[in-house]
Amino acid sequence: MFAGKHINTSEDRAVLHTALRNPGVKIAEEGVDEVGPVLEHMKQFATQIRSGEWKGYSGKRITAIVNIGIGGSDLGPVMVTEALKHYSDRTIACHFVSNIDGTHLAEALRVCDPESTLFIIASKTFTTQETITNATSARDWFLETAKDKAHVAKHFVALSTNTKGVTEFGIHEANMFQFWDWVGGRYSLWSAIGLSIMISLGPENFTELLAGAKAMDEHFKSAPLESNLPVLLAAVGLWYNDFYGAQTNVLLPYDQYMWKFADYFQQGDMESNGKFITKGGQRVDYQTGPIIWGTSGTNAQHSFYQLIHQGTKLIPADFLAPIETHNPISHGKHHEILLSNFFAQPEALAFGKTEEEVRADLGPAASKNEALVKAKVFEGNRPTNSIMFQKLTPATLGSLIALYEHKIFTQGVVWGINSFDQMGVELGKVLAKSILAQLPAADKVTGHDSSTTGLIHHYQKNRK
Ligand SMILES: O=P(O)(O)OC[C@H]1O[C@@](O)(CO)[C@@H](O)[C@@H]1O
Repeated sequence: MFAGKHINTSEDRAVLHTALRNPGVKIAEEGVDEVGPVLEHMKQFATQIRSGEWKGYSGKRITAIVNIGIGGSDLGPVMVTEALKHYSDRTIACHFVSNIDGTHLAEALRVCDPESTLFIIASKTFTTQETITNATSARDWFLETAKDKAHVAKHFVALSTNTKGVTEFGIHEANMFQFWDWVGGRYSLWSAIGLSIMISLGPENFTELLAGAKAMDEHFKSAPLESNLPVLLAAVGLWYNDFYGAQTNVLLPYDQYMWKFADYFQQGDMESNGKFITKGGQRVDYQTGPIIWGTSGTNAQHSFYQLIHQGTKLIPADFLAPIETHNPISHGKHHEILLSNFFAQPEALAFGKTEEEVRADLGPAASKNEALVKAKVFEGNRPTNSIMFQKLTPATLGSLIALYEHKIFTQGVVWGINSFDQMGVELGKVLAKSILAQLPAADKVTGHDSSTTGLIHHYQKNRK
């Protein structure tokens, strides 16, 4: 992977998100020598926006950015700007619009001023229906006030590999920040896709984020297997997924800033390893990618921990926590309570509570209610990983993200699958496009099963 071999075999592409955090690396792949210059262009632009040097068409400084993108063109910027909010000087409001549901764009535009808003159109292919539709509607909204199309140049920039698509949309090439086909969408926050991160947090913090990921890259390349963190995480995950039948893996960051971490790796892991065909074209006869889910602790404890502790499913859990908080309010009392739970939950999951211990707790009442005794037993033996880090800094977050990226890669190699294409997202898109064309009239609805046809007819009969 690091050397630029085309390990994404189905698309005949290299997989070089590692090169994005190693500008200057010499690899014979088109675009790798552009990583540094694009980073510089991003830094220059972000500095112009943050300093107020870049003005809108009426002379106002930019006070809000709207990143329009979906999947890997959205989830990384959202997760990182949330996780590193402590490092933002809050002078620029950041909005992220991804869903084609008009509500998403409408709610963002409701709080934006066209004279002081920058739209960042983030799309690797610049063909994604949601993003192009949202971008077009945003431009129409902007021109209702700005009137003159010449003003678009001051309020719209593009992040993409598709220069033709960008210029056809009406964004000048000078306002485009390029990346390349060897950057997977779900691995792209380190690239131009990270522009909103850089504007929100500043170039220095973005550089630190890259440095943290690079440190994990070096570790992954050089550490012996038995002390190689991504390999250990991958091996433990394989053990429970393939030998103990665990279907999911829950990510539980005990840090509220990381509340979008699991969301991010839903795409990162499940779009990479949710596959049933090997690189050689054989159907696997073993489990591959797990279902990834989770949210921040301690909230998770008041939501789904009942099932994790006493359900019938085996759910390996990753607990993550900082030793130091950015917000030691009430003399650090909150953080100590948070960490006491971070320590206690894995202990409870591992060792549970025996029937004898329950009887001892209940005393004489136990003999009167056998069902209650049984209901209070915790079988334990439920596996967890606990990952502690000093503080949630840009470098640490970069390392954590790279840790999981390389875990995903390692598991994909063991399963013999291609972790870097995403054929599975195509069929739904094609069917949706054909249905879209049939929505205007009931007699146009053809070629579907009875359920789909019935649903569409119900909509057509009842829409206003
Ligand atoms: O960045 P873009 O090309 O608009 O793709 C957006 C997302 O769509 C996909 O589902 C691929 O179609 C994800 O892999 C990707 O991150």
